[in-house]
Amino acid sequence: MQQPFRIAPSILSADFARLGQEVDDVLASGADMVHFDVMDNHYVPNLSFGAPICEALRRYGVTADIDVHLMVSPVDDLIRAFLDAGATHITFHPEATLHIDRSLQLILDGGATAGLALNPATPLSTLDHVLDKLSMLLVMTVNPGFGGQSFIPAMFDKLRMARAMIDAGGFDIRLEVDGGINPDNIGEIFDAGADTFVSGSSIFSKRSDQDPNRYDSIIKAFRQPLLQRSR
Ligand SMILES: O=C(CO)[C@H](O)[C@H](O)COP(=O)(O)O
Ligand SMILES: [Fe+2]
Repeated sequence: MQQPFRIAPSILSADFARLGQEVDDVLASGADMVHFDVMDNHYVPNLSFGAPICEALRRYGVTADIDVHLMVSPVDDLIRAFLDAGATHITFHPEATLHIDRSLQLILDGGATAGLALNPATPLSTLDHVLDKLSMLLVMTVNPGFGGQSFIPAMFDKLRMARAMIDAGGFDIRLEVDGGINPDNIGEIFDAGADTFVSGSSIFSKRSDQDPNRYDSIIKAFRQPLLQRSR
């Protein structure tokens, strides 16, 4: 059975100088998987990290799902690189490839699960004809490129529409939200239909160097509103 909700910390906001320990700590504190934001200073105006860091986390011993969010154009070469690097799931933006179906198939043929990410102004109709290939639909709740932005309220309606579309078609697709998610808004976002929650700055800014389980209280704060609702 699918988990009713999953929390995916974005390592974009982690301390890169001790990334392996950061990932260990956030998973030990109850996070469900690792969200991996790849930015190329072309599709988005920022630069982050690539497949060698994913491969290094696997070599370090991370066994949790690695949820790769590609904000790059073109996508196919990096899809291949992340398949080789041990990605569990790969999501890309439909504007970033000329051949959406072919890029999705490349992911599936490589043994990972596939997702599409829709920017705030990209319509749900972009997904027509490829829904059967998706395990995840990522609704961007900020414009991509940076952590620490505010959730765009117009995305509530989009999430309700996305949930209705997934349920009406009987698809086994998780509905992920990314950008500006925090313990104060996560309950309402769940109510709108999301089941997978990415958060970077609101989690990693809460580290405490004194506490050995330093993300326990913030992960608990994210989970609490969801536990109340999914009982
Ligand atoms: O894809 C992203 C940005 O393009 C990040 O995953 C997202 O912004 C998470 O960061 P925060 O929780 O700080 O908003
Ligand atoms: Fe992301």
